[in-house]
Amino acid sequence: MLDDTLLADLVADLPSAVRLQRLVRTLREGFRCGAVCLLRLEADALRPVAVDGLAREALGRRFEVAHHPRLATILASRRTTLFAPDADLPDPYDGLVEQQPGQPLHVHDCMGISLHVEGEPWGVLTLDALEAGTFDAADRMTLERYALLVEAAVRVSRLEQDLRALRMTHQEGSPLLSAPEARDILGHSGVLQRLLGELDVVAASDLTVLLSGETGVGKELFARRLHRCSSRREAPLVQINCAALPESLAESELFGHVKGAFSGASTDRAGRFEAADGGTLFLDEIGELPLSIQAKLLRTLQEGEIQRLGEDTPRRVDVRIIAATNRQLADSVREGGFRADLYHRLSVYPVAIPPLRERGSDVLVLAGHFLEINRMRLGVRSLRLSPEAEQALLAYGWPGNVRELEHVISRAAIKALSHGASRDDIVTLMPAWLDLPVSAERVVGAAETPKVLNEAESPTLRERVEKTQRQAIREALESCDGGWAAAARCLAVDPSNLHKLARRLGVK
Ligand SMILES: Nc1ncnc2c1ncn2[C@@H]1O[C@H](COP(=O)(O)OP(=O)(O)OP(=O)(O)O)[C@@H](O)[C@H]1O
Repeated sequence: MLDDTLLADLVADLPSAVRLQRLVRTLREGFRCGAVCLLRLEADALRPVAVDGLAREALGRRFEVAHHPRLATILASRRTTLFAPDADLPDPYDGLVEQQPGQPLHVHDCMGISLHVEGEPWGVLTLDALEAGTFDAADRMTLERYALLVEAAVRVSRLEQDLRALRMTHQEGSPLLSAPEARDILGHSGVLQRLLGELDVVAASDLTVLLSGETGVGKELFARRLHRCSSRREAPLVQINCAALPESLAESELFGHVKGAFSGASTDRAGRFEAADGGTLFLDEIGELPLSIQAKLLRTLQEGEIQRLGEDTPRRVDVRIIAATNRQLADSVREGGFRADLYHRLSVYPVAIPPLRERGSDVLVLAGHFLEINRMRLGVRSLRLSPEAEQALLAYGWPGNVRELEHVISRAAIKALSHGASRDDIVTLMPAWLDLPVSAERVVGAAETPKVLNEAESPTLRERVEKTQRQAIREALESCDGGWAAAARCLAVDPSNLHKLARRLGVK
C-alpha cells in the first residue's frame, strides 16, 4: 500500500516541493510515527526541505552536522540508524515534534537513513516517535527499501529543476544559472517564491535593477542573490552604502583619485567602480546620494567611463549596477531630492520586496532560523516557540521586518534564560519574552493576502519585461520633454534601437 502511494507520487506530474511534502506525509502515515523530516546536506549543515509532524518553523532551521551527533551518525552510515529510547545523544527535534495533549515531551524513538544521489551524499531522512518501541528491526529494513524510492523522488525533482533552468536558458539566451544553490533567502510564501523566480531571470539579463522595500526586508540579500545568479558571479560584488558617504569623500570613493588630487591624497587610489570592474556594484541607500554626486554617477552610467579625481583621461569600466532604497524614490524626484534622469536610468528593472507582514507564515520559518542560531550561540539544548508566541509573531505588523524579528528572537532567548530557564531542557519562548509593542499589530486585510495567480492569469516573463520597457521609455520621454535622442541617452541605448523598440512595443 505504502509502496503503491510512493510509486504513484513518483511518476505523477507534481511540483517538486509538493512531491517531497507528500512523500514525508506518506512515510509518516506508513510508519505511524510522530514526525518525518527530509533534510538536504548543504556544506556542513542539514536543512529541512520537507517536514510532516514538526512545527512549521523547523523549515527555517539549519542543523550544523558537527553540533548534532544524531544527524552526524545517520549521515555516516548507508544503513538505517536506530537510536535506543534511552540514547543520551540530544535529539535535534526535541520540542519541535507536534504533540497531542498528554503525550510525553521528549522524542523517544528515532531512526534515520542517509540518502545518496548520483553517488554523492544528498541528505538524510529522519523518523521520530514519541512512544518508545514504535520502531523495530523490521521497520529498519523497510526504511532501507523506501530510502531507494526517496532517492528516486529527489532525483526526479532535481531533473525537473535542471530542465526548467535549461528551458530558461534557451528562452533568455543566458548561461545556466546557479539558482538552486542560492538559498539564503528563507521563506516559502507564494509571494516570495514568485519574486525569487523573477529575480533569477532578471539576474541573467544584466539589466540595472532598483530594489525597493521597507527597512530590514532583505534588500542586501536580494542584491547578493542577483549577483550570484548572474554571469558576473566569478567577478567581485562591491557594495557601497550611499548614506554613510560624506559628500566630500563620495566622489573619490566611487571613482578614485590620483596622487595630489586633494590634500591627503598621497597615492593613486582606485574607486569602487574600478574595484567592481567586470562584476556588480551594489549602491545601497541610493536615495541618500548627494545631488552633486548623482550627476557624476549618471554620466558614468551613460558613458561606461569613470574619471579618477585629478585625472584627465577617462577609464572604461564594465559594471552592472544594483541599487537599493527604502524611500519612495519617485517622491524624492518630485520633491527635487533625486534627479529624474538618474532615477529612470536606475529603475530599468524595479523590484519591490514585500514587507514581512505580507509573507504569511514565512515569519515562523524565519523565526525557526533565528531560534536555531540562538540555540547554538547560547548552548541551549532546544529552543522553541509556544503556540501563543507563534500567534503573536503572526499577528504583529513587523515595521522593522526581518531585522526586527531577528532581534526579537535573540532578546527573547536571553530573557528566558535570565529568568531561570535551564539550558539542558527545552526552552519554550512565551509571548511575554517577545515583548512586542502592541501598537504595531497587523491589520489583516484583503490587500495583504497574496493573490495566487493561476497560469492563465499570470503574465509571462516576456509580458513583464515588455511592460517594464514600455514604462521606462514613457518615463524617459517625459523627463526629456519628448526628445528621443535625449531619452535614448538617458536609457543608454542607441537612438535607432530605441525607435525600433518603441514601435514594436506600441509606444510610438
Ligand atoms: N528572507 C530572509 N531569510 C533570511 N534572512 C533574512 C531574510 N531577509 C532578511 N534577512 C536578514 O535580515 C537582516 C536585514 O536584512 P538586510 O540588511 O538585507 O535588509 P535591508 O532591506 O537591506 O535593510 P535596510 O534598508 O535597513 O538596509 C539581515 O540580517 C538579513 O540577513
